[in-house]
Amino acid sequence: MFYEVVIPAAGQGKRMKAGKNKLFIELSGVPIIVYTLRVFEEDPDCRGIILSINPAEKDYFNQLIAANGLKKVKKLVMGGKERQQSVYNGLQHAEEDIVLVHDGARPFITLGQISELTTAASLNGGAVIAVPVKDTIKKAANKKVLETVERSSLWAVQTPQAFRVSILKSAYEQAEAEGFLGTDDASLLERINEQVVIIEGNYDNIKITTQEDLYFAEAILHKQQHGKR
Ligand SMILES: Nc1ccn([C@@H]2O[C@H](COP(=O)(O)OP(=O)(O)OP(=O)(O)O)[C@@H](O)[C@H]2O)c(=O)n1
Ligand SMILES: C[C@](O)(CO)[C@H](O)COP(=O)(O)O
Repeated sequence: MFYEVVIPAAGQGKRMKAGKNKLFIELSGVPIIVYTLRVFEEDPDCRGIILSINPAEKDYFNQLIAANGLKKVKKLVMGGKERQQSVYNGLQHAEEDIVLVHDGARPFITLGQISELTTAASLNGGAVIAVPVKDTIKKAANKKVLETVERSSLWAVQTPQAFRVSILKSAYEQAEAEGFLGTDDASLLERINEQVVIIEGNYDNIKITTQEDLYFAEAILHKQQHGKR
């Protein structure tokens, strides 16, 4: 199933405390964002990559794209203050029937998971990669526990998230019109009662967010490059 992917890459990496866009941090000498882009560059079903970036980083992104032969990057667009705005700006340039949204900070997605996701999106409208929650989750106010959430129905949702482009565009337009800000893209479909289904992924598909994630990332990279640990 052919698709295009919007990759938000315009964050500041505040939680990483790296003093720069965390996507430029190198794992074994290669910037995180290059690992992410390579997955889609190498996927024959990917028809194009739309990258949302901080305009101040445009020259660096162009250098990375040229140095790594990333020919599928069809558009660099301006990121926004929030992830949702960065995605929205990228979405304006999506032309394929199926569009994926994938965090630049998740370099370990696999082609097999992408293929399952795009098929599910074409059948249902929206599909997300997720894994069962392992910890017990509690709701609290001012660190006073209010309730323990039943774990059997909880999923930790990742990206890519895949959609029929027409549905995603209308969900984004409605959210923008109503000033709704979600933490992921599928929530914009859920709020307008569009179907979203889960494709079970794996725990390697981490979002590199804080310093600790860099240790996990090095281990996952080693596993991917050399087999089991
Ligand atoms: N305004 C924003 C915020 C985030 N992102 C991107 O969305 C993905 C997921 O966001 P997150 O992990 O939160 O990245 P940051 O916003 O950079 O991290 P932080 O919240 O710690 O600053 C990342 O690839 C990030 O570059 C983006 O394009 N535009
Ligand atoms: C979209 C996402 O990766 C799904 O888990 C997550 O919500 C992004 O959150 P962030 O705070 O913008 O990194």
